[in-house]
Amino acid sequence: MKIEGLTIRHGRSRDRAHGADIALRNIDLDLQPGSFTALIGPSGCGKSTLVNAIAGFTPPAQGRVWIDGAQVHGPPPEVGVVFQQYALFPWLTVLGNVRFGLKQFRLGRRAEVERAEAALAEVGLAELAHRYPQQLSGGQRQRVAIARTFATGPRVLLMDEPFGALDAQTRVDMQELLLALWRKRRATVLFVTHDVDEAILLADHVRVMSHAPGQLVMHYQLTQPRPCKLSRAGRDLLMLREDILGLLRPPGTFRPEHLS
Ligand SMILES: Nc1ncnc2c1ncn2[C@@H]1O[C@H](COP(=O)(O)OP(=O)(O)OP(=O)(O)O)[C@@H](O)[C@H]1O
Repeated sequence: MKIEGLTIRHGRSRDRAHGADIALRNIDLDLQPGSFTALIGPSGCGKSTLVNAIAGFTPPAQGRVWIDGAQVHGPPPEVGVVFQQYALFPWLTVLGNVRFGLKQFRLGRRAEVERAEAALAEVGLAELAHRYPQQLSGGQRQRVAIARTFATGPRVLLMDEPFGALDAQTRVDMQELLLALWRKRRATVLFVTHDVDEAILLADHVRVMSHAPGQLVMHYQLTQPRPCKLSRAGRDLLMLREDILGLLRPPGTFRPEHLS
């Protein structure tokens, strides 16, 4: 997945004169196949905008996005997207929701059901296939969304704060599940998070975005085996964490050392 010189503008023409409509400015990004990249940045810096551009939902004002060497002009079938809000259809069962994602492949009923059931088994939801989304917990709903996406065999998986709404323990379970699926499927993952610890625990690359309009300002490559445990990770990871937190603080923010 490759991005070159991507600029995205939102909104009203009257903002254009002073550039207030620029959400992303001149982004270059090259993700190696099978890599896991966390994207972190302050609220409103343009992370979701970047996800929407890669997914082909938002056209660029300038620049290009390529998936497997083909330029993106609309939603490519090789790209899966998982949002914080699970975006499940309430009128379809769990199985129906996963099957819906497979319709584009015209597999035939039997193959479609088998593939959807296999995906649900992978996320531990085989038993709940005939429930409706409103009969599931938040964590279970997100498992359905992940199964629906992985069932399509995406080459690139975009995840926009997928675990942001979950409680701490469910979040840890989902992180482990995601890493296990990623190892098995080897999709290229771009994972948006607000949480520095989550970025460090999951990713082998961490990209930091500046305050709006978003630009990629730092790239860290991590070599520790995942999931990293901060408690066991030692000084290097803790310093990295401090570094990233420093980049995310707006200029002039209070720091405890100001008191000393
Ligand atoms: N459809 C839209 N029309 C106009 N402006 C938009 C639109 N979508 C986003 N924006 C603006 O673009 C900027 C970037 O928004 P975006 O949602 O990409 O940020 P983000 O980094 O994902 O934020 P958060 O971390 O709070 O979710 C913001 O200033 C936002 O108000």
